[in-house]
Amino acid sequence: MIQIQGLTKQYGQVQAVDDLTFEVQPGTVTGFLGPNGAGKSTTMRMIVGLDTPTAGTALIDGRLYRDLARPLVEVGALLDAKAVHPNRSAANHLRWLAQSNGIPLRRVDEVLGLVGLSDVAGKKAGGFSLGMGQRLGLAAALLGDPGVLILDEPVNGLDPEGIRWVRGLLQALAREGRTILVSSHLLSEMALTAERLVVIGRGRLVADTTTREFIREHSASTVVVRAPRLGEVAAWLGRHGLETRERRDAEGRTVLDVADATTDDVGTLAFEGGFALTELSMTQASLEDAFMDSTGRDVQYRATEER
Ligand SMILES: Nc1ncnc2c1ncn2[C@@H]1O[C@H](COP(=O)(O)OP(=O)(O)OP(=O)(O)O)[C@@H](O)[C@H]1O
Repeated sequence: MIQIQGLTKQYGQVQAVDDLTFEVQPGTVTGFLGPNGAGKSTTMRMIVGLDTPTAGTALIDGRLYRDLARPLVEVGALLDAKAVHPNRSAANHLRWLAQSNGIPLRRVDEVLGLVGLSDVAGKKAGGFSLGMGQRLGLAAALLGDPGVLILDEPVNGLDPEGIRWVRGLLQALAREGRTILVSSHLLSEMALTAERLVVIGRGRLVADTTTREFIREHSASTVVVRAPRLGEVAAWLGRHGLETRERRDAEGRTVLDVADATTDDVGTLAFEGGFALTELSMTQASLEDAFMDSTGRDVQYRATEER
C-alpha cells in the first residue's frame, strides 16, 4: 500500500504539489490522472525519494522509501525511460541493476522476455526508440518482482498494440495482489486500464474514486429536442423544472438542449403538454472534455489559442 499524507512540494514560487492526501490499495490498478504540469511526476518522485517533500509524507507499506532494505525488490518505478546509459546494452543495463540489488541474474532474461525485448537484448539502449525505451524501463521496474509499482506515463511512445499489452500486463500484475500507481494525462486511456482514479489539478486533489463513478459524474448527457413550437416547449419544460438552452445544430436548425434529463422525462412532459416533437435524442459530452473541465481552473499549462 502507498500512503500519501499532506504531501507538499514547493519549487520557489511554484506550488508543484499542494497538501495531497490519498492511499493506493493493493489488488487494483490505480490511475494517477491530471493535465500536464499537475504535479504527477513530482508526487511520484517524492514517493521514491528522488525529491524531498516540503511537507508531508509518502509511505510504502508503512515505511519511507529510503528505509527500505532492498528497494528494487519492494518497489519498481518507471519515472524516466531515458535514464539508461546509451552505450550499455539492454541486458547489461538490467544485469547491472540486478547485481547491485542482489537479484539473481536469470531474472534479467525473464523480464526481457516479459517485455518483448529478448531479440534486442544485446543492442545498445542508446539506439532504442521511445517505445523500446519504455519497455526497457518496465523491465527494470519488474526486475525485483516488487509488490508495488509506480509508473509515470508508461504507454508514452508505444503503438496501439504496445498500449494494449501494457494495459493487460498491469491488470494481470494487480490481480496478483500488487499495488499499482500509473500516471497519465488521458482519461480515455485510464478508463480502460484503471479501476480507481486519483485525479489532481495544479498539485491539488480533485477526485479519489472509482473510475466508473468518476466517469458517471463527468459524462454529463444532454437531451436534444426539435419541435415546430420550440419556444413554447422550452417554456413548458422550464415550468416543470428543466433547464433548457436554445442553439443551432450542425445543419443550422434551432434545437433545444435540456440538461440533466432523460429522453423519457422530456418525451413524457412534451406529450402531457400536447407538443409534437420532430427530434428527441441524447448526446454525450466527450469524456476528455468533461475531465478537463473538472481540472479546468487548476490547469497550469494550456495551448495559447485556448486562453
Ligand atoms: N525541478 C523542478 N524545479 C522547478 N519546478 C519544477 C521542477 N519539477 C517540476 N516543476 C514544476 O512543478 C509543476 C508540476 O510538475 P510535474 O512534472 O510534477 O507535473 P506532471 O503532472 O507530471 O506533468 P507532466 O505530465 O507534464 O509531466 C510544474 O509547474 C513544473 O514546472
